[in-house]
Amino acid sequence: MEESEATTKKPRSRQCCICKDRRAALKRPKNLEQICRECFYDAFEEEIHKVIVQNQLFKPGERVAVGASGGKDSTVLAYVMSELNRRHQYGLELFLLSVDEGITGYRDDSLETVKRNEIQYGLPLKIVSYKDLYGWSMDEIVKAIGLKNNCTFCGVFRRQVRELIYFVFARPVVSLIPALDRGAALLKVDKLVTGHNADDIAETVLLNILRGDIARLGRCTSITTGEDGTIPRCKPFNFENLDDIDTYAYFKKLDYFSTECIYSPNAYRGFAREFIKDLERIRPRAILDIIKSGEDFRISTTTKMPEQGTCERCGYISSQKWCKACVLLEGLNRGLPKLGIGRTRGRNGQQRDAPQTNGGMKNIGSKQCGTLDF
Ligand SMILES: Nc1ncnc2c1ncn2[C@@H]1O[C@H](COP(=O)(O)OP(=O)(O)OP(=O)(O)O)[C@@H](O)[C@H]1O
Repeated sequence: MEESEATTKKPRSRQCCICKDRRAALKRPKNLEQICRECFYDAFEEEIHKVIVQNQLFKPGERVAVGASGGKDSTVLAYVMSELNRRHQYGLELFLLSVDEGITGYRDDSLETVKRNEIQYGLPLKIVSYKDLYGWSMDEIVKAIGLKNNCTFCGVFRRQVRELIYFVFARPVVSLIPALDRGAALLKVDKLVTGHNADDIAETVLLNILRGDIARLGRCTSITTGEDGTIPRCKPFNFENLDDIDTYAYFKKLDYFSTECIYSPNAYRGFAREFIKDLERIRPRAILDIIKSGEDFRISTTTKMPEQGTCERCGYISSQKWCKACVLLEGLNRGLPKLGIGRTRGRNGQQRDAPQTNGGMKNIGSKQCGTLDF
């Protein structure tokens, strides 16, 4: 072979395997395809469009809030959702919704990013704060309870905030209880989308197995959850790897905030994350395979699941007399911040009898840093 031929052949092996024309700019972790930027944008956006269409996530005319933390995933989500909405004429009215947990040096900075995103993407932004809703910011809660268990408060309160999305675009939220009392009649937002990605979901499958939490294992892989009377939440990035989202944000030069929460060392989830990343290095499909395993688990019909009712105090769904948020709030307001902290689920997700507290409240199972529970 002539030398000049050999040198011209070498770069050809790094050609994009899709367009066979441009130079490959990355290797996708999930299939090891070497592709160029343009084909990557197309492939990534098309995969999300497919998830939206195949799972019928939205209907024309719906009002959809993007849970915007200012982090990479939700920033990419807001950007891609507005692009796809325009390109494929979904007919959605999109909003950004941010929850200000009141964490100085973390959320205040990330909210500044979301405020810029509001202008960059032309999406109206609504910020709701724990302080306004519950009377407590996370800074104050950490002062009262310390660093241990603070994620339980944050996860539970954030989940409850989800229900308020019904109302936040209608009027300022003054308190939790009247807001919930007004019920679905005032529904203003039809769906909430979050930036949970395939890595998050694989981690959660693994954590639910490790904790023996069958109830959550059964629902953590669903692309849409919460149709049981609560606002439906959708996860269009269910099958998108974190690395692809990172690359997309980087190539598109999106404006996001990338600091970890200062109160959330999140050690247990962190180990699961590392473990999954190690597996992915050996077997690129590992993350998608774990999700598939989670989807395919069948729960025996003889397994007793928690019965779903409503909280006597605020009306939020609860398998106990009072929902977790009301128990935690009561503890905070009575100067007993540890009330409601602790795990009381038995094996197979069955409820064990928990110690009675004043007002007939019972402990219910807690969950650290429930990113899937937003
Ligand atoms: N404070 C918040 N306000 C609004 N949405 C939030 C907030 N925190 C989390 N979410 C939503 O839940 C998803 C997963 O939460 P997670 O804790 O993994 O977010 P993050 O790592 O802070 O940011 P991101 O996922 O955007 O990179 C986010 O992608 C976002 O859609």
